[in-house]
Amino acid sequence: MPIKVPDFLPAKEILNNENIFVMDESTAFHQDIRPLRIAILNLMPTKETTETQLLRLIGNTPLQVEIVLLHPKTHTSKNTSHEHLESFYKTFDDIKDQYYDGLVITGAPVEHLSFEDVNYWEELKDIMDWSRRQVTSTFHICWASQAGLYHHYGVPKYDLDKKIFGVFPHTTEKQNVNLLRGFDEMFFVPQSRHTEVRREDIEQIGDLEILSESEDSGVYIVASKDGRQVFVSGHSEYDPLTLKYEYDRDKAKGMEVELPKNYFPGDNPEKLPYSTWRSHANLLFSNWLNYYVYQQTPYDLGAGI
Ligand SMILES: CC(=O)SCCNC(=O)CCNC(=O)[C@H](O)C(C)(C)COP(=O)(O)OP(=O)(O)OC[C@H]1O[C@@H](n2cnc3c(N)ncnc32)[C@H](O)[C@@H]1OP(=O)(O)O
Ligand SMILES: N[C@@H](CCO)C(=O)O
Repeated sequence: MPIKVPDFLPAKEILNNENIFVMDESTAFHQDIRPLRIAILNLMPTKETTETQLLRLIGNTPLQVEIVLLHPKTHTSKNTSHEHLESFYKTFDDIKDQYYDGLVITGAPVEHLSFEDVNYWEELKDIMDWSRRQVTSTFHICWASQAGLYHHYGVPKYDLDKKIFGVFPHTTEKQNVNLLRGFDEMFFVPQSRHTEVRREDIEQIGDLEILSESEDSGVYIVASKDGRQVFVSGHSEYDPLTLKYEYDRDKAKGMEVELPKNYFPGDNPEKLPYSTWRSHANLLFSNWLNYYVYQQTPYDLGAGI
């Protein structure tokens, strides 16, 4: 939430220079308040887990938020029951005439496929095109960040020799960026991917900025300069045990899988890991909701985007 101060208070400039959000009285007076409308396009097979993880972060705000959960209608879900989808989910067709303040598109375990071989790719392209017209800001996670960078900007994804798997130190790349407000200079984020996007490809696109990266796991946060699209390669939303679940799952399948890095105490998979990224996750989502959604979105949604 911004600090509200009199219009000409000298502290205002000092705080502004420190990237502290200060709102002058005249702006505050003209702000109308209504609940934010956020859609979550859930592409994960483990939909209930992901819903919980995202709602935990999106709920950590003084703002009222109305959520609509979406699943792709062109994909028949194996791992989520029809009843669950019927009860709690809508499809793009149900909402495409509406406007939203924010959209979150989750990761998906389809990295081994080319984008065009993902069975809901055409539908996803329509949703991403719609988001440019009818959503104030869209937050893309992991595979969705690769899909969004490819669809909107032609940035390719590359296979990695070895899965990036673990909890890695990340740093910020830019000063005075609203999405990074309050971030530590170094912070931890879970990464779990077989593919990557590359700095040199993103640097070719004038509309994009790399905001955060990691020496170990590469590009982390990319955003369009107008803040309407945010692409995040890691899984800050993961629970403390999610990487353990993925590790145990792949071992049980007989796959060769390395221990997730910087995760199990003493690298001993018998010991329970603890999270080192939760405060970062909360800050990332609350900064996005506040600065990229709430402060930008028009009161009369349909009239202004
Ligand atoms: C890079 C990232 O974004 S990371 C995020 C992805 N990570 C995760 O999803 C972690 C959780 N997932 C899992 O643990 C596993 O996918 C499981 C255990 C749920 C299922 O694994 P498996 O039995 O090996 O595969 P299964 O044949 O059920 O298909 C898995 C999923 O792949 C996706 N998928 C596979 N092929 C396609 C395709 N051609 N088009 C679209 N989606 C596909 C689907 O989402 C499918 O699950 P769903 O039908 O329930 O949506
Ligand atoms: N996080 C994913 C990577 C595969 O897309 C998993 O291991 O399930």
